Amino acid sequence: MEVLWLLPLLVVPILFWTSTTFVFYFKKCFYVAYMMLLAMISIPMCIVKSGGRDIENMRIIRFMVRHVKYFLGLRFEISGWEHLQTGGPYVIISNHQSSIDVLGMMEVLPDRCTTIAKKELLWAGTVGMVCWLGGIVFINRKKTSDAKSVMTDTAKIMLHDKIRLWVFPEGTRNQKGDILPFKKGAFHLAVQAQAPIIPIVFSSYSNFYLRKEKEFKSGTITLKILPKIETKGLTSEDVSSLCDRSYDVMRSVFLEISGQTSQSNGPSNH
Ligand SMILES: CCCCCCCCCCCCCC(=O)SCCNC(=O)CCNC(=O)[C@H](O)C(C)(C)COP(=O)(O)OP(=O)(O)OC[C@H]1O[C@@H](n2cnc3c(N)ncnc32)[C@H](O)[C@@H]1OP(=O)(O)O
Ligand SMILES: CCCCCCCC/C=C\CCCCCCCC(=O)OC[C@@H](O)COP(=O)(O)O
Repeated sequence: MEVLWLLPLLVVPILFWTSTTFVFYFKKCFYVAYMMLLAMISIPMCIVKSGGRDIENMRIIRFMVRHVKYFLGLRFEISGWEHLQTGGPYVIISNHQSSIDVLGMMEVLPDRCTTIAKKELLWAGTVGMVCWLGGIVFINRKKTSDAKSVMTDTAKIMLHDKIRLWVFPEGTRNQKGDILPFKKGAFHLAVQAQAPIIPIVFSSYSNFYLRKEKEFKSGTITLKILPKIETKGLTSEDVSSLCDRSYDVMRSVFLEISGQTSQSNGPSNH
């Protein structure tokens, strides 16, 4: 009789085995809940180590997040490490498909590097709090002038405090199998700080993560770190061409590592 109590315990493995939709929701809920938990553990660690908001806390966050990929069945294949072996400040730009990008980001995140995020993330419970402790710069995307001035201030801080910044120049997540046209903030920032840009491309998640079809399988993500693009001597006049150049390089690499042809009709940046 007592063994009947075990039956509900079998439901989860059976659903795992039979329903891809169940796996999808299970993995997504697990991801959010587990990141919340990791953030909760990280908060006191950050406070003890640095006493408050400090970019050095990104080391703790990076360390805490690195194993999450195993639970989700994800693998990273990373190339181009040599391009990150550069001293001083720089701006990393990468494409943005999902919140899972955080896992790839933490695989390669250099020391003294933080990121720019939408201010709504600040309200994401413990995750928001740990982002604040890690020195993440929050911008209000609905108020462009505010966002621009925050980014201009950030360029100064970058030079003064010798920090690196990771920006998602698409400005939003996108899973259209292509890269959205870039916004200009990251490029203004790099030119204002006269710091090089290092592009990093994530391959398409469409072979394992399908939002519409509700599938979240195991998979491998290719991360390609590209050679730096210098901005020394450039002015705000050059921002548009710098932005277009970066977009073209990243889009062709994205299509190449995602197994698509470069002739596909994606959004144009022009
Ligand atoms: C343990 C638990 C751990 C948890 C993990 C934590 C990790 C968390 C990771 C979190 C990851 C979270 C990830 C996230 O949250 S991603 C979302 C947030 N990030 C971004 O949005 C970044 C990218 N956005 C931009 O760059 C935009 O440009 C902004 C927002 C700044 C403006 O937007 P807008 O839509 O308006 O764009 P526009 O580019 O067409 O610009 C319009 C005009 O302004 C000019 N302009 C632009 N900028 C500057 C400037 N600085 N100085 C002078 N001028 C400037 C520009 O040239 C243009 O003029 P013109 O050229 O047409 O004449
Ligand atoms: C109690 C509050 C509950 C809030 C729940 C949200 C918590 C999120 C928790 C765990 C996920 C961990 C990774 C967090 C960082 C990912 C941030 C992210 O990817 O933001 C999206 C933003 O780039 C673009 O947003 P839009 O596509 O423009 O929108």
